[in-house]
Amino acid sequence: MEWTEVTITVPTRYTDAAADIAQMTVPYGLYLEDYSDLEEGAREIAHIDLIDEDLLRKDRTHSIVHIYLSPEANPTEALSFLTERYTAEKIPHTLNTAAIREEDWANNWKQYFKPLTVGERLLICPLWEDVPHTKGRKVLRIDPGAAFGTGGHNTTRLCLAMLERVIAPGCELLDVGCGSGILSIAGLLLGASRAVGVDIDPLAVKTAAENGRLNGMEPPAFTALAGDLVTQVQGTFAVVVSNIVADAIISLSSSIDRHLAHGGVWITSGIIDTREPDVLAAFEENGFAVVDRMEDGGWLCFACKRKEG
Ligand SMILES: C[S@@+](CC[C@H](N)C(=O)[O-])C[C@H]1O[C@@H](n2cnc3c(N)ncnc32)[C@H](O)[C@@H]1O
Repeated sequence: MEWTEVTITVPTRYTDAAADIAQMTVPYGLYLEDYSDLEEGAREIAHIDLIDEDLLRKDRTHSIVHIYLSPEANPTEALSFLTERYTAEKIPHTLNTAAIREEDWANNWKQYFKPLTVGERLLICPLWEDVPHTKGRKVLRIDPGAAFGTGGHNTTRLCLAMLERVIAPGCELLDVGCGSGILSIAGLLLGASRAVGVDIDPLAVKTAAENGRLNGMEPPAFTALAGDLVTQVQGTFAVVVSNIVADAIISLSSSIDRHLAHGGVWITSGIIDTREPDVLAAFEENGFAVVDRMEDGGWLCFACKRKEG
């Protein structure tokens, strides 16, 4: 079993806060390197010449939090969680993963990704697993590769559950930050007539298109586009879903309107609970009213509509 070591380097004053957040991603211990009080310790014991020269050369201004992701954790989702939390808490940080082989890093967790029921109507089944018998659930086959979107992350499941509430037969769906394509494909399975996914990561776009094909969804029913909204997406959609991060949602709230059909619903997630006031202020400022709200494990999902009049 290969584990992934993640090292998080932060200024020493953030050590405790960074460690507390890192601990949320792993059920077991973490290891801290903090040499900030080394000098004082060195002065105390220098007379017996015990301090190692290597230790004295360590950076005293930063500490390093080490955590270990088990093979069943999708590293992309864990790193995304850490980045979002540290950014929300304004903790300057650098993340690194241990130098283990890329194919292990990306693939080992797959053996633990099992079929998963979401909401009332969907079953997410990884490509490499047999589809279990399900009563009346739509089966979504997926190979996320290194893209985000297995259904394992709270924010993806929140969006899937919200899509179940919102998708009307024949509607058109725009998926901003489509990752593996999971939300677009789910939308089509739930009755949408067309889905367009867009992502700034070209690898995610390729993965989303492949996952579309796996589920028998090719252009024009499902199109995955690389880039941003302004340059890539034309037209309006009855449902727009964007599971990104709070700052991206805040920024989208001033521009998404041009892609939302009259009476359309904008579903947003990737929002940590501490950022709720900022996101709600951006909705208010840009004329959106929240019509539905869900939360799970400190993550929020909103459904919004343009305010009339
Ligand atoms: C949290 S993942 C969501 C993946 C998938 N939609 C899901 O719900 O599981 C966010 C995705 O948004 C993409 N992304 C980040 N900023 C973006 C932006 N400004 N425009 C489009 N995509 C963006 C990332 O590359 C990533 O694939």
